[in-house]
Amino acid sequence: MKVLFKHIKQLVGIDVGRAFVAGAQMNELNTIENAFILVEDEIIIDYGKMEECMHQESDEIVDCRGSIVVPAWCDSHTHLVYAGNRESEFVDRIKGATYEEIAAKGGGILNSARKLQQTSFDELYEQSRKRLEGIMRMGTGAVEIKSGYGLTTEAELKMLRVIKKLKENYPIQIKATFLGAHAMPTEFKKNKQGYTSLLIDEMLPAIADENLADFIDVFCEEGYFSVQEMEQILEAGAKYGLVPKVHVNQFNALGGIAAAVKHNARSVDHLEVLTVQDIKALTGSNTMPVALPGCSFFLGIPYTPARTLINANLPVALATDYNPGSAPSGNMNFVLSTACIKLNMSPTEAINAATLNGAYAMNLEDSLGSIKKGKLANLIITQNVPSLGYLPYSFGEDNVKHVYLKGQKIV
Ligand SMILES: N=CN[C@@H](CCC(=O)O)C(=O)O
Ligand SMILES: [Zn+2]
Repeated sequence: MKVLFKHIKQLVGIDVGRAFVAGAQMNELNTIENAFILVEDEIIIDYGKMEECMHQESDEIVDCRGSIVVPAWCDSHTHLVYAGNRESEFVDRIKGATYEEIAAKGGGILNSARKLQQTSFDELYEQSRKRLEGIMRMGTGAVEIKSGYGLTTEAELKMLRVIKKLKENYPIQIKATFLGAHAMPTEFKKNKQGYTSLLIDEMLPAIADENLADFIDVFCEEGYFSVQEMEQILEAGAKYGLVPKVHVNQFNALGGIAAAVKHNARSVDHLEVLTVQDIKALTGSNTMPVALPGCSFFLGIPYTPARTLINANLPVALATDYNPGSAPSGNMNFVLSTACIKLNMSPTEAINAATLNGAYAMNLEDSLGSIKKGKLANLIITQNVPSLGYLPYSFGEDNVKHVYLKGQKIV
C-alpha cells in the first residue's frame, strides 16, 4: 500500500545524518517548502519538492495543503502503566504539603504501588491502553514506558507484561524499562540491601527470562537509592544486556550523572539540579540529558537548565514523564510549549529535542525522529497553522490534524 502526501506547506525535520543534535546544531532544522512524502506500508520511501514529484502510482493521496508535517514526537520517559490516580495528593499539595512530605508519610510512589499490586493484569492493561491511545492521538509515535509501581517480583512482572501486550497491539513504537529501584518498599525500610538483592537476584533474572525490558532505571536520590546502590543495580542489569536510563538530580546532585555516564547510560533524566561537575561528566559522552518540564510545572520545582546544557555544546531531549504523581499528562505538545516558555528553548530546539534527540534517548534514532528514506512513517500533519513556531506558541491549542504511525492513520 502506497500513500502519497502532497502539497505539504512545509516538511520539517529532514534527516541531517547525525544520531542526535547538540549545542548550536539544535537550533537548525532542515525543511522543504511545498513538499511531498511517499510512504509504502510502514516506511518513508521518498520525499522532496512538490514540483519534482514523479509518483503516479500511489493507492491513496492525502492533500496536505496548509499543513506542516513533522516527525511524530518521541517521548523517551514515561510511567504510563499505572493504576488509578493520585488526585488526593494533588489536593494535599495545593493545601501546602510538599511532594517529599507526602512520600515520607507512605504516599507517593508507595501509594501507586499499593494500588497497582491490587489491580488485575486486565484492569491495568485497560487503564494503560487508554493513556496510550490518548498520546498517539496527540502525535506521539514512540514512547518509553517504565515499570516501578510494582516493587514486588510479581507486580513488576505484571507491569512489564502489560507493556509487552501494548507493544504487540499498537503501531506506536514502545521501549520497556525495568525500574524496580523506584522506591524502597516499607517492609525493606530497615533492610535496603535486602531489597537490592531481591531486585538483582530474583526480579532481574525473571525479567530477562521473558525478555521484558530494554533498559534499566534507578531513582538515584536522597531517601531513595544512593549512587553506590545505583551502580550495583546498573552493573547487575548490564549482565542481562539492559542499558541504563536513570532518574538523577531531581532534588539533589549526588554525583549520579558521572556514575551513569561511567556505566554508558543512554540517558540521564530530570536534571532540575545541575552542577558544573555534572556538565563536565556529560561533555564528550554518548549520554543524552533529558528534561521533563511537565514535572517541574506540576510540582512547582525548578526547571532543568536546558540553556546551560545547550550552551555547553550538549544535546537535550524532551519527554513528558507521564505518571500519576509528578506529571499526570502525556501531552508532548504541552511539553514543547513549556520548554520554550520556561526552559528558554527556541521552537526549533524544542522540536529537535522532542524528535531526533528523543529517539536517540530510546536507541531508536536509526528508525525514527527525522524524515529519511527507510525510516518509519511516523508523521504529524498539523492544522492550517501560520508557522512552525506557532506550535509551541499557541500552548493548549490542538494543532494536530492527522497522525500516521508506521503508515497507519491514527486520527
Ligand atoms: N521521580 C521519580 N519518579 C517519577 C515520579 C513518580 C511518582 O511520583 O509516582 C518522576 O520521574 O517524576
Ligand atoms: Zn520519571
